[in-house]
Amino acid sequence: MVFILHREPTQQEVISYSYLHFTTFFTFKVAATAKAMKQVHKFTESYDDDKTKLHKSPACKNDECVDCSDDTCPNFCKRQECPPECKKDCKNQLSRAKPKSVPFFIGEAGSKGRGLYAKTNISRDDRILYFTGEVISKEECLKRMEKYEGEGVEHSYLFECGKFVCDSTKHGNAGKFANNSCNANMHAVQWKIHNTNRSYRGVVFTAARDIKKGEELTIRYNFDCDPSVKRVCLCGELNCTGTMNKIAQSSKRNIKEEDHKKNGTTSKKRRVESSGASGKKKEKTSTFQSIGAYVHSTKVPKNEKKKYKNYLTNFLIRSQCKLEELGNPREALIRREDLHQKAISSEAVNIPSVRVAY
Ligand SMILES: C[S@@+](CC[C@H](N)C(=O)[O-])C[C@H]1O[C@@H](n2cnc3c(N)ncnc32)[C@H](O)[C@@H]1O
Repeated sequence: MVFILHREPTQQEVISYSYLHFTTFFTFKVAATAKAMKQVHKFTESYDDDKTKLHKSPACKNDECVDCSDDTCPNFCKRQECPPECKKDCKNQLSRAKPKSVPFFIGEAGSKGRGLYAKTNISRDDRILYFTGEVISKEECLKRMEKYEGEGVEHSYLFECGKFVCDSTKHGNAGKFANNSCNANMHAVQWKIHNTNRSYRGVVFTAARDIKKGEELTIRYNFDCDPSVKRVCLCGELNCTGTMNKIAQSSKRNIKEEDHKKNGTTSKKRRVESSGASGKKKEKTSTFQSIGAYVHSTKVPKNEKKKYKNYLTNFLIRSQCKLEELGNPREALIRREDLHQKAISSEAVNIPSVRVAY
């Protein structure tokens, strides 16, 4: 079963630009702030269609740029990582982030399986993690979907990324644990990772709003699939539509109208509420827009569940070892558990029944 994830365009105060190269699946829009408008022509570059090319970005030489974390940095502006030899304070080094500095951890998310949680407070537009996986073609993706169905892989880890699909099922990082929410606090943004080989090009998850320590980190999958196949959403948000499927614009409007009727708000009242005296919006939306994913639907046969769980645990330990460049998986596991326990036990974190994943 094929699901195509589409990101619904969010309301942007600023001008947005479409990547023509992505129109096969969706229109990928990148918002540019007024300040960055001068550089908007740079967005016309595609997300490196030649997947065999290694991507190398130049170091940021803009004197106005302080730490490469906003559009004053030409690399940030082009949604690409700076090289290691960039400025001393460069913050556009996501793929080289030290495991201890990452602002998230993996925990149990009830019936959804595992999930990602914020380890610290995170500000809007902060880049949280980069999602990696094997970059595969659409055709290969379809083959793998069948394969994974056969293997009984319960969850789907195939993320559509422009012309390609990023498959994190067997080779990926913590990004694969981001669950769906109808009130998602992250966007998935394409980001070129400097000097990586084609198998590990990334998508970056950025904060769509300010996020509090302990909150689950989620994205909106918006599966575009046969409407008769309902993918039940268990996000538990007040505005939960009950499904992870893409919702048609018309039915979305109806749902919103129903919500507002319940709350006793009229459309005029809502306009006034959402506007300041000058008619300007009170709250700024994120400067990023999300991209989408392919997902497959599978159910793990009961006798396979244990096998899959073992596989997943081993995978996590292995990848963690790789990250920390440790030779000893046991040591990595202990370290990680310790780190998570500390994050959970510290004040202000209240995640019900969270068990540390690894
Ligand atoms: C990319 S994985 C997310 C990580 C997954 N929870 C795990 O434990 O590996 C996507 C899968 O998680 C599950 N999932 C994510 N969000 C969900 C939600 N809101 N409700 C129900 N299931 C969800 C679905 O099985 C989906 O195919």
